[in-house]
Amino acid sequence: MSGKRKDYISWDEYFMGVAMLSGRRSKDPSTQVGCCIVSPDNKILSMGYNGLPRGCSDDEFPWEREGDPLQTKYVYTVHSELNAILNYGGGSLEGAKLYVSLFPCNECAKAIIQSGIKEVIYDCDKYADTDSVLASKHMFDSAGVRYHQYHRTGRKIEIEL
Ligand SMILES: Nc1ccn([C@H]2C[C@H](O)[C@@H](COP(=O)(O)O)O2)c(=O)n1
Ligand SMILES: [Zn+2]
Repeated sequence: MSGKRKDYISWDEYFMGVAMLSGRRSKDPSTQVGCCIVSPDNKILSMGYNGLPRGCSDDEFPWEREGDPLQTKYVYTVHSELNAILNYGGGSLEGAKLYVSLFPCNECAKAIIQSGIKEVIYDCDKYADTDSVLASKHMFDSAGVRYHQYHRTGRKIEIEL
């Protein structure tokens, strides 16, 4: 035998990879977000992506970004982070880590803090200048939730489905 494999993926690649794969389930035409919640000892606890609440049809509700607010996706969509928190059926998320492909908005930040998650690892921060994300960072700083950007490794993984 020649010893163990050397090119296995790291924990961060694994969990961010799972978050990104979850985002591929999103029907949002402009921004697909995925999330993966992990225990302190690196067990996957939950996953989520941005989509409509259960029972609300992807084909009947709007996906527009602009116009009459009631005809936009913003008032209906459940964000990936909230979905992942709500999807968790196991009790407490105290001390967990949350991997997400886009920095959390202020509403998700509140849910992250209240659920006991202590670390956020994000990929993209394209809305960094918005009041929502500035408020998230303010709340995370006050509440002691650490956050840092995922370091992309450039590794590409092809999966035949
Ligand atoms: N951290 C986030 C931020 C946004 N989302 C969702 C909400 C929308 O479905 C979409 C953003 O749409 P855009 O304004 O970029 O067209 O992403 C999320 O799930 N988590
Ligand atoms: Zn959100």
